[in-house]
Amino acid sequence: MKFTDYLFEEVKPVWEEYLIHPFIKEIADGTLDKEKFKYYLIQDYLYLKEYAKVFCVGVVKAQTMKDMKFFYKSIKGTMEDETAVHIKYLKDFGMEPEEVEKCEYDLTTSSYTSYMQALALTGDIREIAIATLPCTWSYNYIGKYLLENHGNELENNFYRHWIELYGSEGFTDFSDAWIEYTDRICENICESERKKLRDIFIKASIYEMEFWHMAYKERT
Ligand SMILES: Cc1ncc(CO)c(N)n1
Repeated sequence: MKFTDYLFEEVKPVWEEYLIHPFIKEIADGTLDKEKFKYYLIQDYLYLKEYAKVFCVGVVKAQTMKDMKFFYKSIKGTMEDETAVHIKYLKDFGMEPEEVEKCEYDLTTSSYTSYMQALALTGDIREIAIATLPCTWSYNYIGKYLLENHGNELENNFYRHWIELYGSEGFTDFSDAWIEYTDRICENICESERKKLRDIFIKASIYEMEFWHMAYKERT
């Protein structure tokens, strides 16, 4: 069994909960409160800024050009391709990226990104790959699910660009490359290393759930 198949089995109950989370369900049918989406986008923009730095540490810690390129591509994908959709939506909400950067980090955003950055600084490229894998993979898991189940009713859905980004071929290729890369660098690891990486994968998956809760919660 591939290491990533084992990881998927371990987190499946959590990932299935993402699909029925009210934030995701309301994105799917287009009924999500736009203020909630705006807050989520602001926090996610801040998240992606810190997330890109995690990959930067990957470049520093990688031993080969091949591995360095892998992390480099993820920096570019995050900073240019993925944030482009955020920037477009936020502009529609009347916010420029510079203004978004000045917003306060929600406690969940800080906790999740600090966790990944600390792991990146103290760990090796395997820990970096595993800590960031649920991000890419679970968003693609959600995006593909939404396209498969709601793809033909998106015409008037305000959230279609978001759904189309994460379910797209490009994002799927990016996610698949991550999965393949993780399996390559985790070949022949010992049992205690497997356990350590499994725990990181589960914790990051739970942080993803916390991020959905943060996005949906009522604010006064
Ligand atoms: C919180 C979060 N996790 C994962 C992704 C996908 O990169 C994202 N944009 N935001």
